[in-house]
Amino acid sequence: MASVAIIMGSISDYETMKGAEQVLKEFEVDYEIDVVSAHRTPDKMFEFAKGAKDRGVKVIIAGAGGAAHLPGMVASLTTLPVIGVPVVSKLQGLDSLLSIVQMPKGVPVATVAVGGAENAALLALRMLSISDEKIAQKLSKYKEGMEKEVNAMSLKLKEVCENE
Ligand SMILES: Nc1c(C(=O)O)ncn1[C@@H]1O[C@H](COP(=O)(O)O)[C@@H](O)[C@H]1O
Repeated sequence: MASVAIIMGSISDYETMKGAEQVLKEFEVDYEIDVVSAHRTPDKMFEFAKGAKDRGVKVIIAGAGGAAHLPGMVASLTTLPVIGVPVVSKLQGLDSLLSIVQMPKGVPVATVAVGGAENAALLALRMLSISDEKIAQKLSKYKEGMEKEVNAMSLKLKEVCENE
């Protein structure tokens, strides 16, 4: 059963959205992934959003570019948390970002940075970790790994500066 659904407005978004897929694979969390467009396939979007909770989906990650209405429209059709990923567009993604982040009161979409698909997956994992200790532990390890990487950078920088 997929706990996370990753959807995107077009296959052209996959280059960005595969970042979320990779994180979920790394954490061994089941996910479903599909192209769903509010504009181009409104009936499919309706069916997807209305059926997600009953299928066992707990969090939805929705990526779209340009007039990026998909995350907000999906959020309007479900009570599941929706995380929006603004995809880079002809306007560098500013249009996507504003379309996703400026939701009216009552219909929240948690919006990550332009192209921030990895963070969308990490946020979804944090949501799941509230009731899943295994994921919580993996997130702690991930955090420790990041800290080690930054400490290594710190040592490396000292070395570089000393040798200049
Ligand atoms: N923003 C939306 C929606 C939607 O919000 O329903 N459906 C497609 N799109 C976006 O159109 C862009 C160009 O799509 P094409 O590359 O297929 O022309 C994509 O970034 C997609 O997310």
